[in-house]
Amino acid sequence: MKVLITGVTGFVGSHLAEYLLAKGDEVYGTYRVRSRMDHIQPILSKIHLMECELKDPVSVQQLIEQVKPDRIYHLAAQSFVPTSWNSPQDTMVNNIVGELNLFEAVRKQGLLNCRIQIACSSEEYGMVYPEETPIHEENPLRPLSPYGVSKVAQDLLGYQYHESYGLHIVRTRTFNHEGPRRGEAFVLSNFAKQIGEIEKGLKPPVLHVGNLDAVRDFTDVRDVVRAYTLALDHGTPGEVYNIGTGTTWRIGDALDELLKLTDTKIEVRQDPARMRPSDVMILHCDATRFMSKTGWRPEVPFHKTLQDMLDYWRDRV
Ligand SMILES: C[C@H]1O[C@H](OP(=O)(O)OP(=O)(O)OC[C@H]2O[C@@H](n3cnc4c(=O)[nH]c(N)nc43)[C@H](O)[C@@H]2O)[C@@H](O)[C@@H](O)C1=O
Repeated sequence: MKVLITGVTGFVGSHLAEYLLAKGDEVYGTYRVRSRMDHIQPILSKIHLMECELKDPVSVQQLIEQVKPDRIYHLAAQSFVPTSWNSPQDTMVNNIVGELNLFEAVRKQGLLNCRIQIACSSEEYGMVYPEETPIHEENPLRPLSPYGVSKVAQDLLGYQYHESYGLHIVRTRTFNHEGPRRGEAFVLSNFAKQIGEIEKGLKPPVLHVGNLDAVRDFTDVRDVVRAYTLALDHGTPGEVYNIGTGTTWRIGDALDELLKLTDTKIEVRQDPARMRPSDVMILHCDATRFMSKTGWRPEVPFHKTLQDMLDYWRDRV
């Protein structure tokens, strides 16, 4: 099968490419001139890399015309929530216009059999009241960041292009995911990197943190990429599915688990610069719909995710 991954050079994209190669798929992936290639270095010779600027409709149309994929995993996005306050317009254009260009290109090529997964997010739920957890797909969307708003738009655009033009689009609202290669800005990867640096004496034994009271549902990235392929194997076109484990961690408690993996004595200190204008306090997933439809279950234990992330950073700092 001919598969296209937008954002193949990224955290999830690189894991997905490895998974699909192992299944025997022919993998195409988009990159931009400034993309870092280190995540996909080991598989560079096995995939077809296509330069594409998703914000440019001409670039996307040429890509789709050339590849004519059977499946598209649309992962490319500006995905860091704090950046979306700094540059909200850039987040909107990257995430919304990029997807719009992709759908238009597929539509204009008449690829009605091409199955498209779009990476939506639990951030769309935003403000969630305690009695609304665990969160199911019918929960109101009350995004609390420009990023969350951009993902609501991506999500609804997916619904609309399915309804209006019959494109085979499956929307996945994935809760937090972590694992080796996770960008250093994201919470657990950031903490793991700081521990690695402290262990090597590269920085004083003080670990800087933001809001430790937020609660998140963490899935390992390797379970997430398996979920994405199942979404296209078995998901109903036009439908939306939550993906997460159903187990939550207070960020402070997850940090304590990470700290148990080091012998170094570390002080934890709050850094006001790491606090957000508004933080989503609880994201607890109800993935019943997705599990019943696809049979997916998370397999990688949280402690393995933490250990693998810490080892990843220990090798790199
Ligand atoms: C599903 C969703 O998941 C991710 O969004 P996120 O939840 O904002 O992820 P994060 O890792 O930046 O923060 C998680 C929580 O941890 C708190 N926190 C405390 N201390 C630090 C800290 O020092 N750094 C960071 N980054 N966060 C901190 C922070 O305030 C927040 O409450 C993205 O993949 C996004 O693309 C996405 O779709």
